[in-house]
Amino acid sequence: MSTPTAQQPGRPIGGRIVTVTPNPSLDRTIELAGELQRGAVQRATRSTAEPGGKGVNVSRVVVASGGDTVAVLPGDELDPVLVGLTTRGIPTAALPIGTALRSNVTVTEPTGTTTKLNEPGPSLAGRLDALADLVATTAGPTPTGPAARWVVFAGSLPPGLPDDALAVLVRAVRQRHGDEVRIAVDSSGVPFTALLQSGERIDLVKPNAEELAEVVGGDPEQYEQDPERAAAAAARLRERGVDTVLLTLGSAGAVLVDGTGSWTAAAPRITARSTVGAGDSALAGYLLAEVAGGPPERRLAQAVATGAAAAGLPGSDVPALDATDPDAIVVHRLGPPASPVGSPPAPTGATAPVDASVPVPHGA
Ligand SMILES: Nc1ncnc2c1ncn2[C@@H]1O[C@H](COP(=O)(O)OP(=O)(O)OP(=O)(O)O)[C@@H](O)[C@H]1O
Ligand SMILES: O=P(O)(O)OC[C@@]1(O)O[C@H](CO)[C@@H](O)[C@@H]1O
Repeated sequence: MSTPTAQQPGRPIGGRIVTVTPNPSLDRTIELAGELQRGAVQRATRSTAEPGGKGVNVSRVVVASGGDTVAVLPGDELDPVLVGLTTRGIPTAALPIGTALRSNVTVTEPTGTTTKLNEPGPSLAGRLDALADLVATTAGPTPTGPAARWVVFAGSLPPGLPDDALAVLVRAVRQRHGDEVRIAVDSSGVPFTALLQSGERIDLVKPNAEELAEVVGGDPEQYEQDPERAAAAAARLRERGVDTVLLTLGSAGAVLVDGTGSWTAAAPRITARSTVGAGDSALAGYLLAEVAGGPPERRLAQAVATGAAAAGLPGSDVPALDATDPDAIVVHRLGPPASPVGSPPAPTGATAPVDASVPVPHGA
């Protein structure tokens, strides 16, 4: 295990954000000069390799923005993912596994179309308890500071972990740290459903339209076109033990629902170069605004601005908050406060623009 280091140099932002990536990857991006043709041999004009995986990407944004983070992941010290993280100054806490991590390939075309091929990843059979212990320990107080403010579980589960692995990991953090540490989750499919069924309390989830529809039903395209409908659907997750829902809607922007209300913000028009990591960057933007004390409107604006900035970058590059423009994002309030956790959602109402330009210290 590499030693989690204290805060990186840069502007201090209060609150450590621990990320957990159970299935990290070396993200290889291959740029083509023309369209991708199935069955043909094509030459790349450029290729890059970056350490990736959803939690890793959140940590990359946090470090780039001068924040405090540790990325928890499986992987050996000399694995290219771990070496890449160390080289880039990302603090890690790694669980040795004695085998190589996966490579995920993104093919980008000049039109902006991206094709992604993700490997299953190495098996973590029999290692769940060790990973849970590492996560709970990393989230704890350090010699110089308090416990983490957030633990973020993000991305797919590798082979060999049970469907309820997320619930086991979340429970380990709750048992060790109670409510002192907030839990955020970006997951999908059976692992996400199993977590929601476990009854563990979750502070924040970040689904996209498809992931939301997997859980509460409905049509993802309609969610992207109709923020009111999207917010009503997102509020249904509050019946399942989730406090706050950050629903990202790609080029349509995002919707935020919590116990005090719901809001929507359209994404700025940009020329998308690669949307890989846009969702992770949106989540990082939200969390950085939260640890800096920003209100919900500011957190949503920062999420949308950071996601858009990531979509404008090549490959799986992620932005620093300095390179984002949250003040340009217009946030609309959607309606009355959403229902308390465990109750049916309140109906959403007419939209009204709100001022999201509440200053957030230190660039968050
Ligand atoms: N084409 C785009 N134009 C402008 N902003 C975009 C675009 N695509 C994504 N974004 C921004 O990024 C945020 C996250 O995008 P999206 O909803 O696609 O995440 P996601 O599906 O979780 O992505 P991924 O899993 O690839 O990281 C959006 O809320 C928006 O702010
Ligand atoms: O296979 P998963 O774990 O669902 O997603 C992994 C991944 O596609 O997500 C990130 C982008 O969000 C990339 O860095 C990485 O390759």
